[in-house]
Amino acid sequence: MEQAPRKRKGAPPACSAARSLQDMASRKRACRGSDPQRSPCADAAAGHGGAPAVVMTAPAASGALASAGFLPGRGLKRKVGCIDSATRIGRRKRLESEYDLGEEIGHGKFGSVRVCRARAGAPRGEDEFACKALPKNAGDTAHREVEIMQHLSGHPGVVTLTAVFEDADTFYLVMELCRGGRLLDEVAREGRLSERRAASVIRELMTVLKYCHEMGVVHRDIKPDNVLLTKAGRLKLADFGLAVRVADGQKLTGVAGSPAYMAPEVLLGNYSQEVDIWAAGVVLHVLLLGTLPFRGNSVEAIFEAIKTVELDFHSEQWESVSLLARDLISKMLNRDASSRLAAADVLQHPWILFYDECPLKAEFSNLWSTNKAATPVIDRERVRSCCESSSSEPSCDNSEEQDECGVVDALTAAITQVRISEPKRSRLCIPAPVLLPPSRNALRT
Ligand SMILES: Nc1ncnc2c1ncn2[C@@H]1O[C@H](COP(=O)(O)OP(=O)(O)OP(=O)(O)O)[C@@H](O)[C@H]1O
Repeated sequence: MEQAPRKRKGAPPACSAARSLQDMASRKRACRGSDPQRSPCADAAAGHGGAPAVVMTAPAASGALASAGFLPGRGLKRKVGCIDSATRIGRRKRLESEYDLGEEIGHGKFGSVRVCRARAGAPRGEDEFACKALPKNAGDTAHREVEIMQHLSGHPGVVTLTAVFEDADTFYLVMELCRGGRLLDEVAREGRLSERRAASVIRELMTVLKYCHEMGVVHRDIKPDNVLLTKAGRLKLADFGLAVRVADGQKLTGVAGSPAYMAPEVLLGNYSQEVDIWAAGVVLHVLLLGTLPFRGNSVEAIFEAIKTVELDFHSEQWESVSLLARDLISKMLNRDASSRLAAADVLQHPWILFYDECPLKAEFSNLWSTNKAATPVIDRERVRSCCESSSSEPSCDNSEEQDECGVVDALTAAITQVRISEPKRSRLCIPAPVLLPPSRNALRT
């Protein structure tokens, strides 16, 4: 369970599951004129599944956005943590008058997701959207999800929330439609992804997680099911139903997430944003090997594996995976949360830089993929001529200082930094679907 609620003098009452949009709108008005960084809804975000709330704060949105390189624009004014006018709210009747609800495109623990098409003449009626129905009796999930999606809106890696409607039993979240499906579907289709594709996915995931963490949000349910893709293949983080806002240094205590992706410290009930990096490390393992690193035929067995299994990076299954990728996974799946890489560190890891830096990475990639464990032979003249011919690439400016677009640096750093520890104990677990006891409603499968 989360920490016990702390009472704030003069604070609005905590959000309740039965709260309507009108209640939330009046709370939003109450927010205006008060400290814009405080959020009554954020109080509810600390708990889940009806758990007691904790007072939560978040860093100044505009500052974090500015530091993330976003210009002030649409949606910034609503970063006060309450439903704001930029996200339209209304009754279900209005939903039906503005949108045609179409086919179901997804189904989650709490409800279904359908395509909805704006009717002619409706505001923003030029496009299709996804409409997620969330029952009001699902605890504070809907309020938390709406509040956090608004708090994060404006980042290209976060699904944009357009409108929220309600009837007596259900909230309807109208959001940006991700036509490329889920990352999970891509993995199911491909089996394993190429290192290039996996690096691109992890880079985009880390960019959005870095933003979430700067905004004081821990997602807590990072997994391939919750990573959606646009038609163009860009990544969008979705499903903020378990996300919470934390202040600097604040620890969470409630066990929440999907068992196979949970960090060991979640099981100990003392954790923060580092859990998202662990989960992303599990995702990277799945992308490169097509299997989960910590498996078992029951939730307890999975938890035991998370606490004890040492990955054997020298075993046969890793042979086709580069040393750099193994190095990154080992640092993301570090059981010591305080030494685990942060999102910004992952973005600077040589494996990510290698696939990100400049067009000639393709040359090295081909060369390297023939023998992943070998030190790449670098033809410096070839690198230079490649850089000179790619004038459209801003990171290749031909200067001596920028020598070889940083790729040689990245590789050199990579080669010297790789430290794969000797194989330790490993345990074989049988992968099996996991059924959770109904009482553990904060867990996801
Ligand atoms: N914006 C969207 N665009 C396209 N498809 C979506 C969108 N949002 C959700 N989906 C689809 O609906 C499914 C369920 O959505 P979501 O994960 O948000 O619901 P949930 O009830 O919170 O699910 P879970 O039980 O996985 O936590 C997703 O896996 C995805 O396939």
